[in-house]
Amino acid sequence: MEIDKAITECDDRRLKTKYSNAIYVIQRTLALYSIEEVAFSFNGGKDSTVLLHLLRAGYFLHKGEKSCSNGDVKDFPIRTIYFESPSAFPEINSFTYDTATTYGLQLDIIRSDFKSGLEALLNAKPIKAIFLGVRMGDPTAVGQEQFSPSSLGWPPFMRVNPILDWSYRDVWAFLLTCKVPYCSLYDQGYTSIGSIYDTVPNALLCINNSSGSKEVFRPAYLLSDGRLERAGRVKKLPSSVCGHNPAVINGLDNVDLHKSSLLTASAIAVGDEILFGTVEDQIGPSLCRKLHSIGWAVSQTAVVRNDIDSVAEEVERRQSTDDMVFIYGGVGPLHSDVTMAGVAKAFGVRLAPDEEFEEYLRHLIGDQCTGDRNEMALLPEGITELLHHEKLIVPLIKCKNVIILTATNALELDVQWNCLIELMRSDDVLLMMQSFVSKHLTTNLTDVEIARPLSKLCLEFPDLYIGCHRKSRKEPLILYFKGKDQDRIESAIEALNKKFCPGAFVEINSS
Ligand SMILES: Cc1cc2nc3c(=O)[nH]c(=O)nc-3n(C[C@H](O)[C@H](O)[C@H](O)COP(=O)(O)O)c2cc1C
Ligand SMILES: Nc1ncnc2c1ncn2[C@@H]1O[C@H](COP(=O)(O)OP(=O)(O)OP(=O)(O)O)[C@@H](O)[C@H]1O
Ligand SMILES: [Mg+2]
Repeated sequence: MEIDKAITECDDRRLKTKYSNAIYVIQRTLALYSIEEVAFSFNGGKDSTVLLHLLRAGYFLHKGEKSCSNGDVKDFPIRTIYFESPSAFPEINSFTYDTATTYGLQLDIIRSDFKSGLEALLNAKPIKAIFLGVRMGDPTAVGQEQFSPSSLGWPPFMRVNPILDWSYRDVWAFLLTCKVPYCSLYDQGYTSIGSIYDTVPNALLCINNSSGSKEVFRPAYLLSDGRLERAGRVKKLPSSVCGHNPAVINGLDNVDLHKSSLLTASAIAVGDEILFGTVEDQIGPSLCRKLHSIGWAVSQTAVVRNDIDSVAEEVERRQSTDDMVFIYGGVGPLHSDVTMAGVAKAFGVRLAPDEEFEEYLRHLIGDQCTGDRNEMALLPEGITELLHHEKLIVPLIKCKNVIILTATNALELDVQWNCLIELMRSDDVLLMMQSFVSKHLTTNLTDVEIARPLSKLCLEFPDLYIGCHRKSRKEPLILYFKGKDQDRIESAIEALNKKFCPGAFVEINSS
């Protein structure tokens, strides 16, 4: 069998391991289910192309036909499903059809959406397990294992993900080692392919040509940093959300972008030492100012103990309420460094070794780790994205909408924040929102005098933050009006002035 032969004969040890693990998953599946009970979800993408050849090899080995050196190229009895969409690239469609002909795939073409298409298919056929080319790092891989039952609300079947732990590099090592055909778009700089509306060639593969003629891109397998595989995926936002600073956003799964133009973040500090009062949290206040400066509202800052459950509880609560959560402290190899485990627990996933992160740590600390694994390279499985920047020795870690900062003081935070802001443009990490505008007033009136009219004003202007504070009991009150619309602030101040004698409030600088 040519695939098995190519891998057996190559000297890429890592690829061999990935291959044999994937083949093991396939063989387990073929042992558990009959051939009529399994299906393969194929869409002409690189990951499903890898899976096709693994399935061909796995099926061949399952049949025990090792004596026959090549097998029949068209011997592939696993039902193959392709959800064809009008927004698919024509190159993807033609590759899918050509591949079906070359390898004798029994292609079921489904033209409805995934869910109802699967419902109809499962009603008509005895399918119990479906092979998918999902890989860790894909947004849809979150929480999945090699065998994962379909989600609630989906028809019941087993999702089988033999290449869940494959990296971008592994995918290309396999396709090139086995010399199998893949969709031509990958040779034109596309690194991950969605629809014609959301996919462009990956700018990181662009060859600068001075002549000003059409841009030229290098092939996908030359992308050196696989974490940037999805850099060619574009998400367009409604302009109302973007204010004056439109930006793309990716990974903010639970943001209802149509809801409002306000995104909220929270900050969680992990550290008994802060709760003892022996160390002062510098990062929280600085983070609040930074978030505020890019138009985000901070809904809460919290300090929790170095305890997995305390971290997990807080992260679980905040990640479901806020658009982004920042957590810092408790990151490292010590017994008290529980942040990573807490984040994993909050999302119901386990900690698993991350080879790419391990590689960074090896550069940093050499082989000083205890045992044969670097415990610091254990990251929440299936939900972790490494945010790489050339100015960072170790990438930032993002688990769904939680960013784990390794900064231990305000200066280190400055560096990490500036990198995040730069990544914002290229890697869709944070959304730059319309900035806040604010006005501050001072008054010699007492709290009691202004309390009622001010609460009425808050009801009249629910879109503004209207607040008061004072520097000391003896000093005059300071009122602030904060929002995204200057005119609304002016109107609120005018309405306030009308409720009192002229000159009762005086505008001051915000500092
Ligand atoms: C065969 C198959 C099974 C799927 N099963 C599930 C599922 O159980 N739960 C789920 O949330 N999504 C499921 N999906 C949908 C995918 O997770 C994902 O939403 C889909 O691939 C859309 O990707 P796109 O938005 O990038 O096109 C399934 C998709 C396919 C093709
Ligand atoms: N339209 C579809 N029809 C059938 N299966 C699909 C479809 N879209 C996605 N899938 C399944 O989901 C898997 C993951 O899709 P994904 O887009 O991440 O990978 P890919 O298309 O194989 O490669 P790439 O990341 O380069 O686009 C596919 O490998 C395939 O198994
Ligand atoms: Mg794809």
